[in-house]
Amino acid sequence: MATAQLLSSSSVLHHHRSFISCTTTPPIMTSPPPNSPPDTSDGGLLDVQHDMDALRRFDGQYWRALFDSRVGTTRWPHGSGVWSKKEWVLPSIDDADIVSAFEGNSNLFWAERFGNQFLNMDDLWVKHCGISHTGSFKDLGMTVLVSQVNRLRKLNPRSIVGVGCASTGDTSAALSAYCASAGIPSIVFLPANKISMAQLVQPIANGAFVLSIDTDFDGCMKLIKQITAELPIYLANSLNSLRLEGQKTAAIEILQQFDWEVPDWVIVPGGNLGNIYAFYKGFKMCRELGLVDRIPRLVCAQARNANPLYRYYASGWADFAAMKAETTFASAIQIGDPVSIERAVYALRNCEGIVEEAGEEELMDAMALADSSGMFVCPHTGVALTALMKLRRNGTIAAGDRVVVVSTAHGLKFTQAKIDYHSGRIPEMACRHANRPVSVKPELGAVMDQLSKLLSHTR
Ligand SMILES: Cc1ncc(COP(=O)(O)O)c(C=O)c1O
Ligand SMILES: N[C@@H](CCOP(=O)(O)O)C(=O)O
Repeated sequence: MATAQLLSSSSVLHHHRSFISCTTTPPIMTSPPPNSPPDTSDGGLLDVQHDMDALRRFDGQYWRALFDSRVGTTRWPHGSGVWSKKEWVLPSIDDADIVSAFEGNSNLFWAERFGNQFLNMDDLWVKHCGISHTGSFKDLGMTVLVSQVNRLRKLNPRSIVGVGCASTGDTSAALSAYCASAGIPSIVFLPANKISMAQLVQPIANGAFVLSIDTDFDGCMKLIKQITAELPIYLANSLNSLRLEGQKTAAIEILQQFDWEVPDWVIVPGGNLGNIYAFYKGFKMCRELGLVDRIPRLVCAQARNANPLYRYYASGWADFAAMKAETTFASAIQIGDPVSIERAVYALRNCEGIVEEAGEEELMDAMALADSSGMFVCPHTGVALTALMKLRRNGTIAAGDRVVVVSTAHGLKFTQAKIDYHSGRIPEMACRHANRPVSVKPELGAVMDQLSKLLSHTR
């Protein structure tokens, strides 16, 4: 019997009620040891708990072989990088209810030139989660959430009239695309003039009901929470733990892409802070189920203009204070009151994690350097690359370490930031790596002059 058939006929999958359940995440802890078990009594966010005993009936070798057997398939739904791990994500759902764009399976890029040239490293990798259906890692979680909504609406069409989110641009793009594909209404709350044009046009094109609100992301988040408490609109932000079940598969995929060898470090840009927890959860499941024997150290990287987690970390986890996030080129992480703060702290404390920050000039320079080595990354990836550069400089990350930088969105969503940088018109920024286009008359002589100048410099 094929492994997939064996699994789907096993009690592991059939008794889904005992397979996964929800508990709350641990509260912010100021003094207990980092390995304390989650406290479920604080009324915090729900978290999906898998029936690990049921999953343990199969050993690590079994799971590795099963997941590996699905790479590259077009078979529904296992062609998706998320649903190829279905047993660990949402085992109970019927394949027919799944809404998927075959997300995941994203490129783990060997950043050879960037690593060698700027960091004296030769084992640096960039996980391009932004090379995806809607251009960001949000697709990984949204396929799970929208599939579950699809299923619930089939059971009772009036239970959920639509799905809503607050967004800095990527969650809304993913939500509206997956909803449109399933014929489910979507409603998005966007902070007016704070997201890129490319991001704004995504939900518009996908037919979402778009509210542009004169506030910041945290203001939109507050409003959507109130609205979804009043109306039968399902909340799609990452405080909904289904999202994180999908997002955690990026961690599993990284291990798989390294033939189940564990990298030393994984660096993730953080805003609302669901993703850093999702990565931790994915790595931890792989260790607990015997696919690997350790987990990497995680680094969460924040923009200095929106750095509540960094400040908390710098205080030795003594004082958390939400803040008003200031404008940053890394606009998708302009978040001052992250909903998953407790989950993030829990994750970081349990993997010897680190939090770093990046100033505006640093993150833009890092983005430009990455692009100059052949990538085309978003400013959030610039934040993560800055964290890497700082940790290399201070010796925390060694030259020989294997490091994965998570690139969270496609650079094409943030072309205006790149245009501003390369035209050198950002106030108080040197734009050191700007590559300005040269205007020239349509005449052979004029073109020759320019090329002679260029060639004399390169000789
Ligand atoms: C491009 C991009 N990078 C990073 C993040 C941060 O992820 P999280 O909110 O899960 O911390 C977000 C969204 O917040 C994002 O859209
Ligand atoms: N960057 C996010 C912010 C919301 O994050 P979420 O993961 O909680 O939905 C966005 O693109 O909206």
